[in-house]
Amino acid sequence: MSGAWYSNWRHVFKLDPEKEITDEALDAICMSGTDAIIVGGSSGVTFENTVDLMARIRRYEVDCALEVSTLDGAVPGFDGYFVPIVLNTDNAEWIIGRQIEGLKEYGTFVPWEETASQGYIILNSEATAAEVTGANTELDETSLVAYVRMGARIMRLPVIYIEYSGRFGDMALVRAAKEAANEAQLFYGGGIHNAETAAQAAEFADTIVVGNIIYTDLEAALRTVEAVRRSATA
Ligand SMILES: CC(C)=CCC/C(C)=C/CC/C(C)=C/CC/C(C)=C/CC/C(C)=C/CC/C(C)=C/CC/C(C)=C/COP(=O)(O)OP(=O)(O)O
Ligand SMILES: O=P(O)(O)OC[C@@H](O)CO
Ligand SMILES: [Mg+2]
Repeated sequence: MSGAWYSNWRHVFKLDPEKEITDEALDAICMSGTDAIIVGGSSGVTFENTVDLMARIRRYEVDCALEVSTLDGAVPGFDGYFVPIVLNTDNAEWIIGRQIEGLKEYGTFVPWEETASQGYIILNSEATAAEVTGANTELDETSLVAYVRMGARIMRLPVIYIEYSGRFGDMALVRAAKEAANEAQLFYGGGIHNAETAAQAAEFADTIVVGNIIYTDLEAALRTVEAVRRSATA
């Protein structure tokens, strides 16, 4: 892994600007010992709801990055920025189209040292991101490895993100992705809903991302932090 600003992240919570979160729940998330908060969502992300969430997280010391998924939601003031590129779609709009529009609009303001691209490989056909981007989610191991090599070796993206948003994924595929990722940092997200699934994903991915469970079972979400700490020392 590189010495990038996110390179020591093992556990991350992803907060969705479109969803409501109480001050108490946000306090618990920010004080949980997680390595960072990513702000991001695949629908309903606006300047207003992103600024609002950023300002609330900013009261805490935890690192906070924005995953830029809409042009409206590109908000200054985060510690870092991720620019998603969907690798397993045939629709160029999600590979370079939106990103070029973003660069035309914000190119001069981008803090390049704190900005990194993410090569998304979306594997849950029911995830909003898969529907929006028309991702080819049915990949066998050979195809997945080809996509990982495309992102990590040919395009030299610093992050490969195996995305199962909403469903816990096939850990054999995550293991294969890690083996093919070379110097890219492997993010895994999707369906981590307790300590066990957190530990399983952390066995293969460099960084695990915990999202939806925050909004349905906060205590379970918080237990994923300790699970990753334990797996690091085991
Ligand atoms: C002004 C300023 C400081 C700018 C800095 C920001 C910056 C670095 C700008 C650079 C310009 C630029 C290149 C912008 C990119 C703009 C853009 C719109 C890119 C497209 C991104 C993309 C491919 C989106 C598709 C959807 C996707 C992959 C989203 C990623 C996040 C994600 C999957 C969240 C999960 O969503 P969720 O809602 O939780 O999903 P479920 O419903 O399934 O739970
Ligand atoms: O919401 P979940 O299923 O935890 O997935 C986390 C993250 O990968 C979503 O982009
Ligand atoms: Mg979500």
